[in-house]
Amino acid sequence: MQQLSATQLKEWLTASTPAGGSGGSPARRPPLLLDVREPWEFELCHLADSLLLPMQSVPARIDELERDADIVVICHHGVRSRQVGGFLERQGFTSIYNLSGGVDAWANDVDPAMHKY
Ligand SMILES: O=S(=O)([O-])[S-]
Repeated sequence: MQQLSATQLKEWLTASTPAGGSGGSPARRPPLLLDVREPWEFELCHLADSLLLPMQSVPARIDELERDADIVVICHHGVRSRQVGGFLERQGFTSIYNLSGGVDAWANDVDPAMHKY
């Protein structure tokens, strides 16, 4: 599992195109932003276009995820996301990233307007 800082993720999202950079562009596809916090936490704040799949529900809903997609796992501070990322890798997922510091780091380093808790 690779660790990704909030600023690295911001750069990735800014540089990427949904089509993955057609026309010879080197831009990568945007990753799937997988938020594994609880619904009440997600309501307080989340990254745009992220998918909420609370940690406990991941095993039952794993088939909703593509095994070869770039997936950035997100939580509050980066602990739960690391656990879920390890689980996904053991299930055969090939491109898992952990957002280091979670949404808290995102609020500190990228989006000061984001609600903190
Ligand atoms: O969200 S957390 O597990 O890092 S506190």
